[in-house]
Amino acid sequence: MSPVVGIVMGSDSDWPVMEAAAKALDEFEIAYEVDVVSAHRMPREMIAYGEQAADRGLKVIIAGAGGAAHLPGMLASVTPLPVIGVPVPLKHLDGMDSLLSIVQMPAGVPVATVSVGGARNAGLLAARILAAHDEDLLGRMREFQQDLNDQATEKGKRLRAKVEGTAGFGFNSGK
Ligand SMILES: Nc1c(C(=O)O)ncn1[C@@H]1O[C@H](COP(=O)(O)O)[C@@H](O)[C@H]1O
Repeated sequence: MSPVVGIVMGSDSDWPVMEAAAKALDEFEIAYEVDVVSAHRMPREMIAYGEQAADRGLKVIIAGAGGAAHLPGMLASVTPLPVIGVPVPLKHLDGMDSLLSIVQMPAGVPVATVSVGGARNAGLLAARILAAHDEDLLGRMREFQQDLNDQATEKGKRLRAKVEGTAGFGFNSGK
């Protein structure tokens, strides 16, 4: 299967965070590619990646970077594809620098920014974007959401069982 999602990051040091996006796509059997593409360190290659992504068959780009994270926004400036930005937390500033670099895009150049370190949600958001035009994937996303619902309900049951005597006020109580 040729990749439909491009997962790129400013450095291989981002992989421990970005791997969660790949795992989420694996769960939905969505084909992806991974690469290091840095706006700062390899600007020409970064522009080429963004310019060619749609013609190569990619549908969504997930871009993660730490610190002064210009990669997601720069990619969004040269591709018509949706770009999801993942702020990668580094040693200093806890990812706030990266978050603010990615989230405050000027009007006209959107980047869908997830939480600091939120690569799993980036993968799931990519899956939802693809599911909008794929009935089978849409069905699997609904099942995934039902699983989440069931797990949360279970957690409530377990908590109520543990905290005896306070089980009466939760909206799940009585189930
Ligand atoms: N923010 C960017 C960009 C960019 O935005 O183009 N390129 C690399 N980086 C970030 O630099 C951090 C340190 O990289 P190294 O670990 O290679 O020194 C990484 O988090 C990377 O995403």
